[in-house]
Amino acid sequence: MPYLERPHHRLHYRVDASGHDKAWLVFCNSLGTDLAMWDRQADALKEQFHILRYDRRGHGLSSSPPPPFSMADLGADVLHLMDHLGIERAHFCGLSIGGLVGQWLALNAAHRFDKMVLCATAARIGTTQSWTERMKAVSALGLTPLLAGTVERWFTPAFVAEAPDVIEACVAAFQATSIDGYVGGCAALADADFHESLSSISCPLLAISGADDPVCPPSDLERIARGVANGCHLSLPGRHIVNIESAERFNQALSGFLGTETE
Ligand SMILES: O=C(O)CC1=CCC(=O)O1
Repeated sequence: MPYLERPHHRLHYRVDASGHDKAWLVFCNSLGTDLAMWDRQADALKEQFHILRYDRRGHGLSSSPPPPFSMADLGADVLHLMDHLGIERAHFCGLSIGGLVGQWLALNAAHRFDKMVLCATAARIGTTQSWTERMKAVSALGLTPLLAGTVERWFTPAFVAEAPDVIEACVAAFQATSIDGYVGGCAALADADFHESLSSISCPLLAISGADDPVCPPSDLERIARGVANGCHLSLPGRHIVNIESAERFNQALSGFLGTETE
C-alpha cells in the first residue's frame, strides 16, 4: 500500500491509472470516511482518467498529526501528493470537507487544477459553535455516540434499508477514524469560510447536492455555483453522501462535466 511520508503524518493513497495521455482526477473524502467512499466513481471512470484517491489525514490508513488542522494544511496534503506523483495538473472532486479543500485549492493553487466538482459542501459548513461542541464531545466520548445521527445525516432511510452492506462498510470506516483526525477536521471546518472569496474562483465548477441533505442543502451548492465565475449546480436524490446513494447519476454528471461520457 503506498504512503507519502510527511514530517508529522503519513498519507495513504491509491492510484488507478492505466494507459497514457489521460487527465488526472483527484478525489478527497469527507469527515469520518475513507477513500473507499469513491469506489463507485473509480470503477466507472478509471478507463477515462488516471485516478488518485487518498485518505484525508487521520482517516482510513492515513495517520494524524496532532490537531488542530487548517484548510491550508489539508490543501497542502493534496499538493504534496500531486508533487510526489509528478502530477502537474488535475481535475478535483471533493465531498463536504473535501469540497472545502477544493475551494481552498481553487483559490490558492488555481494553476494546478482544470475543473472542480464540489459535492455536498458549502462555502461555510455549520458554525464555530457547532464544531466546537462536536470537538468537545468526540474528545471526551469518542465517535460511537455520534454514529446513529451520522448515518441519518448521510443516507435516506430508504437507502439504509435497501443497501445494508454499503451502510455497514461506511459505519466501519467511520468507527475506524482516529479521534485526532476527526477533531482536527472539525477544527478546520470551524474556521473555514469562503463566502467572500468565491468570486475569485475562475475554473469551471460543478456543484452537486443531495436533494435531501440536512447538512449542506441544495441552496448551499446553488450559492457556490452562482458565486463563482463559471459554475453550475445539479441536485440528485439522496442525503449527504450523495455520490454513494445516487452513484450512477453522479458518475454520469462527473463524466459529462469533465468531458468524457461513461458508457
Ligand atoms: O456531520 C457530518 O457527518 C457531515 C459532514 C460535515 C463535514 C463533513 O465532511 O461531513
